[in-house]
Amino acid sequence: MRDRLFSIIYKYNLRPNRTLGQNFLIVPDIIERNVKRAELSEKDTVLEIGPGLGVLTDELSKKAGKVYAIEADSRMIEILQREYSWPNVELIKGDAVKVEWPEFNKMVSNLPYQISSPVTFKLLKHEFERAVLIYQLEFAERMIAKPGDRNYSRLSLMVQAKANVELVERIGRGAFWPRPKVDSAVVVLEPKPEKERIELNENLVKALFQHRRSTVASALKKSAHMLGTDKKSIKDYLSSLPHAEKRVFQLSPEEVLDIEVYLRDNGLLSQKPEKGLN
Ligand SMILES: C[S@@+](CC[C@H](N)C(=O)[O-])C[C@H]1O[C@@H](n2cnc3c(N)ncnc32)[C@H](O)[C@@H]1O
Repeated sequence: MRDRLFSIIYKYNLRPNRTLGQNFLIVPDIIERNVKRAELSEKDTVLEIGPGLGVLTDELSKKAGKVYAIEADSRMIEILQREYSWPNVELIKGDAVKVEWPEFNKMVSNLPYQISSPVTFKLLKHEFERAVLIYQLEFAERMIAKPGDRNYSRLSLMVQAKANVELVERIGRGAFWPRPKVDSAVVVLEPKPEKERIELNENLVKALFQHRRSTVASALKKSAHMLGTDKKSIKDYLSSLPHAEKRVFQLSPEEVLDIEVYLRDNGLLSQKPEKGLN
């Protein structure tokens, strides 16, 4: 696999485009483990974001019924079309953040890190069964951070409101060519059962996390304008606001929902909960 990758690189005299996050996996074991973690069978349709030179795509195509691979770099698409003749892989040229995704039930990718956040939020809008994704380590740690942790953020809250998320492997820089400046990690995401999923109002979460170290009461006063209300109206209701004295970074998704319901019941949050995340 490694030999094939480098022979393609030399053949096409390919210079990786750093702004597109082109760091190719060169360790077959990591690819093998991730394909295994996806628990693929003929019944599965896999979405891969950023197939690059096809090292992961090739393994996915052997195990899944169908693979869709979205790639932004037309050089990669051209090379993949010349070098491989996969019967069950459909290449889609475009920006994975912008193009409409086909139906899939699993996602396996070595993500371009600059689009980790929009891709993750877009994934959580879709119905899927399992995703095995490589992220920058620091991003992966934020995804799994628990309320009260140093790096618990809007991302942690929004992801954990919808999915179970586990960091299953750390990957050093030497596993990629060219060598990136950051470490990486494999994360497995599984949507929570439907009745446990929490749809949170995106505006409220943004408003709160603008002031993540403040108390809830204080954060809401400071961000009242983001909720379409004013400081004075919010102040009048603070005495019975749930979790008012907690710090924002200590809030679980359930607690944010308590706050949301209270604000809505008192006419301080007009917007309906958003279906998806951005
Ligand atoms: C980290 S590389 C992974 C390549 C390959 N899957 C591997 O593991 O070696 C990321 C790939 O995503 C592509 N890419 C970057 N931005 C993209 C975007 N917005 N939409 C789709 N693909 C993108 C890059 O061109 C690159 O091929």
